[in-house]
Amino acid sequence: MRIGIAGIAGRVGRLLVQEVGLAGAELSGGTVRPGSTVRSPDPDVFVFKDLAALAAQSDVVIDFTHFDTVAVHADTLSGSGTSWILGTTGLSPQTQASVERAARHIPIVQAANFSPGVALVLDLARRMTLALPAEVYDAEILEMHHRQKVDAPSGTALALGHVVAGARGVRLDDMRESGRDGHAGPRGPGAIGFAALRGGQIVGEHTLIFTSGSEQLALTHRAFDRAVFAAGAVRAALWAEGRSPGLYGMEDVLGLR
Ligand SMILES: NC(=O)C1=CN([C@@H]2O[C@H](COP(=O)(O)OP(=O)(O)OC[C@H]3O[C@@H](n4cnc5c(N)ncnc54)[C@H](OP(=O)(O)O)[C@@H]3O)[C@@H](O)[C@H]2O)C=CC1
Ligand SMILES: O=C(O)C1=N[C@H](C(=O)O)C[C@H](O)C1
Repeated sequence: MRIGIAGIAGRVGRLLVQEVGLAGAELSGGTVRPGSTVRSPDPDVFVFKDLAALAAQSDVVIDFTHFDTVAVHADTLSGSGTSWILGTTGLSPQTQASVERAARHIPIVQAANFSPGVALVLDLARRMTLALPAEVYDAEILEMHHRQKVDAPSGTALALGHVVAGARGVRLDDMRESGRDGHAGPRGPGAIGFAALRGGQIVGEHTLIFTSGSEQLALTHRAFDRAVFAAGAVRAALWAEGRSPGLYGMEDVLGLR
């Protein structure tokens, strides 16, 4: 299997080069941001002029880039028929719709977090929510990341929010309370709250907290090394080979669904 890496010079992209090698797959090359003077992290790995050129030489493209690139990548990869492993977060609803349209033509594995531990946390979050009634337990989600992160709340925090909302039978958009500041008023009944902290080189931490008048439960995941995301994405790439077009998640790759 030939794997291409969009964003090969990025924090996750560089680690993907190693993980593709460890998996024994063929690395077809990568892309960097158009106009960037940054070179490939490995002199033996070719940087193509654009995603279409990379896709033509790849069976699957793993993509950890920037939310502004995703709609164009959706068109390019659905046009070339190349499978897509999409880790980029911070997508607008319109951009997410472009991913869903592309999934009619190609297999896509999309996950806000490719760590196997987070896939399990999402499953546990659903079970916790079902056991803890919204009228009694307030749900809050806390995430902490490195100072360079450009989207908030993180994709994983939003995924946790969607799980809580889904298990409660409500829409996250109707219940979301983010970035309380100033005269914010009391929390709304059934609200799902978000807090995003940034600093230093924190790889990624997420905690879902349920608090009642008399007790508190918390479910935490901490990533210590970005290699966990890169290894999960390569695992998803190998899994995607030969799949029918569709939008899949890490729960499919791990057999949790
Ligand atoms: N799903 C998951 O498990 C994880 C998801 N992420 C997400 O992945 C994304 C990348 O994260 P991270 O690696 O930390 O970020 P980085 O900024 O380190 O890497 C992104 C790379 O993509 C490059 N880039 C930007 N636009 C393009 C383009 N059009 N074509 C090719 N390359 C491009 C950037 O170049 P330049 O610097 O020149 O702009 C940069 O080198 C983020 O959205 C992040 O939230 C991160 C970790 C885990
Ligand atoms: O930008 C990051 O670094 C990360 N982004 C993902 C997210 O937004 O959830 C996953 C991980 O937490 C690291």
